[in-house]
Amino acid sequence: MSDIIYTKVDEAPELASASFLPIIQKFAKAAGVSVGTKDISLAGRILATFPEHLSEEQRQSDDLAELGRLVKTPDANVIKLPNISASVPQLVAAVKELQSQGYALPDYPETPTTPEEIAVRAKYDGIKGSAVNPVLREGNSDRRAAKAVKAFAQNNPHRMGEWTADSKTRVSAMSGGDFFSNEVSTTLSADADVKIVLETASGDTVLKDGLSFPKGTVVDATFMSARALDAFLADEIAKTKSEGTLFSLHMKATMMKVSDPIIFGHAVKAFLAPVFEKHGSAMAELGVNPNSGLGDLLARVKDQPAIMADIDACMADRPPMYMVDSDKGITNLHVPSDVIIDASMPALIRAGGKGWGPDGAESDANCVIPDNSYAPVYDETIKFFKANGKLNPATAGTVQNIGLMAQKAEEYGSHPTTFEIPEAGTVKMVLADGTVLHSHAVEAGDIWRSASARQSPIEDWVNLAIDRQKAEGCEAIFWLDENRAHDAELIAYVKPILEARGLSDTFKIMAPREATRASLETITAGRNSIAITGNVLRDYLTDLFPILELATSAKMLSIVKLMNGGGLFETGAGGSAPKHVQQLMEQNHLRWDSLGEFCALGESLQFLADAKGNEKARVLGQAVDAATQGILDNDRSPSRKVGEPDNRDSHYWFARYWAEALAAQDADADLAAHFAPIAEALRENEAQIVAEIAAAQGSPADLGGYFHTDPVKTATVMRASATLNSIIG
Ligand SMILES: NC(=O)C1=CN([C@@H]2O[C@H](COP(=O)(O)OP(=O)(O)OC[C@H]3O[C@@H](n4cnc5c(N)ncnc54)[C@H](OP(=O)(O)O)[C@@H]3O)[C@@H](O)[C@H]2O)C=CC1
Ligand SMILES: O=C(O)CCC(=O)C(=O)O
Ligand SMILES: [Mg+2]
Repeated sequence: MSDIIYTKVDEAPELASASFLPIIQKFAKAAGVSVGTKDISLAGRILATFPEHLSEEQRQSDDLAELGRLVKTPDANVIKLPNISASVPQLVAAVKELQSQGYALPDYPETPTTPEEIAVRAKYDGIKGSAVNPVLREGNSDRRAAKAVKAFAQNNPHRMGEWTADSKTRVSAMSGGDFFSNEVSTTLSADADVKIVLETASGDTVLKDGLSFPKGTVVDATFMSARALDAFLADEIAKTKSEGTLFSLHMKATMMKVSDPIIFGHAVKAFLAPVFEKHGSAMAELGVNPNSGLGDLLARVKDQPAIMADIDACMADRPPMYMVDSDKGITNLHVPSDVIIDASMPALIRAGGKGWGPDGAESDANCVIPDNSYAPVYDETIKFFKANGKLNPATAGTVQNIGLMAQKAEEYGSHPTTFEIPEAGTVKMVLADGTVLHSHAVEAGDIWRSASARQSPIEDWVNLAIDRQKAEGCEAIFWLDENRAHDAELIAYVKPILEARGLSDTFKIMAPREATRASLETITAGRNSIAITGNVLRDYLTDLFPILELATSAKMLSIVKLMNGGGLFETGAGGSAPKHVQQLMEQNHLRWDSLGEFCALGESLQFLADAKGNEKARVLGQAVDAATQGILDNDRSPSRKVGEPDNRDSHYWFARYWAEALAAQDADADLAAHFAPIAEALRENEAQIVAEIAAAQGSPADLGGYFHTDPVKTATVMRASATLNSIIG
């Protein structure tokens, strides 16, 4: 096993790796540190799932399973880049691409009927959505801006859109019938085996059997009423039109891979309600599944003039939609994974509450977030900026996050226990001795789910928060609502631990809306705060605050202290930036910023030094921190525009600053001697290297694929400087 595992992923971060990883491996090797790779890309995971359909040479090992085992050991030292959490349209596209490359994979069965199709579908469903992060995140989350990164943002404030008091932008959420209002929760007083049963007039169905939870687990159950959701959506579509704003829907269809595509599908149906009323059965025959989005729907009905005419008429009567790409006519409702709430809401807020309309112009928007559990965070943020004007990144303090995440905590672990209810009845969670833990009366179409959080991750999370507060000495708030069932159970854990440690006055406990306001007031005054949150708010806040404070969440330090002693170092808090790939393919310019990778590499080497007493790793790691500082001080991050320095240039500069720092240090004379000529060569050849990279830009780039790129073609594009390559080797 290598000392450090660097993950192979998808899209922009994987392109960046084609340039950056050879540099890391070359430098690490000189210090005797090995850096291996494991493939967790969407294409790699598909290939690993269907060995029986592939030739011997085409088969691929199940690297995700292997990493899943590794992260439960103290030896884990993994640098994890963002990977695709695939929606159905993405999964189908990846399968098609692999088939076209000669991999005889089965098609994704949209409506499986035979036992074979059902089995294939179950395998694909295991790959779908957020299938990687929950497996690797065997620890809680510590995300923050490194001090140097925050200082850089304050000294080089990014542009922020203006917020005015008369902005019509607002958040709309359900006032009842949603997951928030139907939630019940309890903490188990003993180990328990649990099953989930749907009792109906026509008999009982076991929805899930064989669940087992240790004593102390907080077990929630809740549901969203389909009827209430539909009424809410119809109402908000009408209100959006009368308010003259853009209709926008913000979901997390990737991590909430069962519930949120269904809610998204309700929105597609609500938006095209007259069309579904008139042509519903014809469209079903054409294979239309609203959960896959408007893009898939349009592709299936494009040759049906009567349906197309009614769609056009309906759209003309609807409010304009918030667009993903107005030039190409891609709407908010085209693909369930195009608009992902953690990134989409902050981008809109950073822009002063504006989204892009179908006319390509910016407009105010109605931000529809059906469930009211976390919508108040965005609602309060928007109200705060309307009242106080935009945040000033030059003077704003920072909000760090400690997030409860380990062992599939809370909603993000709920896919296996989420069900679209087929028939009206009662859903019960029943213990082995017959005790009914939770019970809900439901109607057909309701979305019922159970989520859970285990005792040891909860206690680990509270302790992590205590350590972090001690290190920072700043305000620290548990974002928990005593009036919400689940949160009340967590508070029952938090309070006694704080009391026992004599820290009750150091920490506050506030509901999300109040915590949002308090945190915004704190950072506006230039002070810092630690948000100690559950798993969903961990995700939302670690995009929201960085995007406001630093312009992007790509630069975040993102550490997962694994509960069994290993380290998982995530790179930034954002995703795989599909738009960046598009730009590279069209213009051969990659605007991806690898600062997240730089920060994670420094932490990973530091961890190797501490955990294994590897002093050469410490020297390498300290030099990484110096190189990262060099990138910031000298403004070497990629530009957004073709013709200007891009990701590849930033890697050249990183290598140069890294080599210079290694040559200059005196803790390890061998390393200094080794890197002195490398630093010299990188310095001497600067003009040549920069010119070679610049010469590559401007025309389309061929990667030989999208989900499964050709490594040789990708290396040709991403390692554009022959001079740099000869120095790196
Ligand atoms: N940890 C993980 O594994 C995560 C994976 N994902 C996955 O990523 C994909 C895209 O998700 P999406 O919600 O669009 O989020 P992204 O974070 O990929 O994209 C949002 C925007 O953020 C900016 N951005 C993000 N990272 C960088 C970077 N390193 N350098 C420069 N800019 C950056 C880009 O803005 P601009 O285009 O303006 O330059 C980008 O378009 C999905 O498949 C999703 O499932 C999402 C989040 C986390
Ligand atoms: O796993 C995913 O799909 C996304 C993860 C994410 O957005 C995050 O952890 O911030
Ligand atoms: Mg996120």
